[in-house]
Amino acid sequence: MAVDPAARRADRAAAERLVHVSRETWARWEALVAALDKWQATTNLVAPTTLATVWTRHVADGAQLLPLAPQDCQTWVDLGSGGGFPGLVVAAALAGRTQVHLVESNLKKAAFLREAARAMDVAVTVHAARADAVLGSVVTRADVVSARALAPLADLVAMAAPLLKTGAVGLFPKGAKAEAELTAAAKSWNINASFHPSLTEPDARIVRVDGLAERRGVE
Ligand SMILES: C[S@@+](CC[C@H](N)C(=O)[O-])C[C@H]1O[C@@H](n2cnc3c(N)ncnc32)[C@H](O)[C@@H]1O
Repeated sequence: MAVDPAARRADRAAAERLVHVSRETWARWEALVAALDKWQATTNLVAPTTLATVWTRHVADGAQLLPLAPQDCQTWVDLGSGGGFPGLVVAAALAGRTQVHLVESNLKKAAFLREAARAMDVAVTVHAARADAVLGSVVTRADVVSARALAPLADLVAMAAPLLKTGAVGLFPKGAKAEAELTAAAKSWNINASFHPSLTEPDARIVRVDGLAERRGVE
């Protein structure tokens, strides 16, 4: 699907108004978008209709998680990273400071994540596996666990529980049904969660989880 260069330029300018990061980070994001454009011809990494607005829909959308993370974040784990959102976006901004793990079960997408990270000159660890095969065994602790468009919140917190129960902050971009998803998740878990407005989508929210424990008496 050919992208209109003028639409792409206008969207990039819109993203620059939303996100303020170093020139080096923008350069790494340029490399990410170039890799995405190359691979998207053969691998469905993002919805084709969102390619013209990749800068706001995907890059700025991922970058808006950064101010919600603890400042001294040493380890960030992104689940179901797909085309690198938000995992590679945050890895570019935190390069040299934070160890970023990307967990992606689709082998082709995991190969993309490795190639894109190389092109961006960003060191990340890509786990080509399901989250349940990695969390609590290969990766046992983190400061942040994120996931976008992977699963409803109840399933997400269950998946991320090994990290959330040991002190990780959860950052989960969600749509207009964020509150209903939290209500459903709270049937099985004691969750300390807060909602944060999305910069990129008016109805969307980011759910930040600051504590998770099993509810007593719940299977
Ligand atoms: C809808 S895509 C979202 C991709 C990306 N996070 C985004 O927002 O653009 C969900 C991704 O999660 C991956 N996935 C699904 N279940 C998974 C699991 N249990 N562990 C790791 N990855 C998973 C899929 O292969 C897919 O790439």
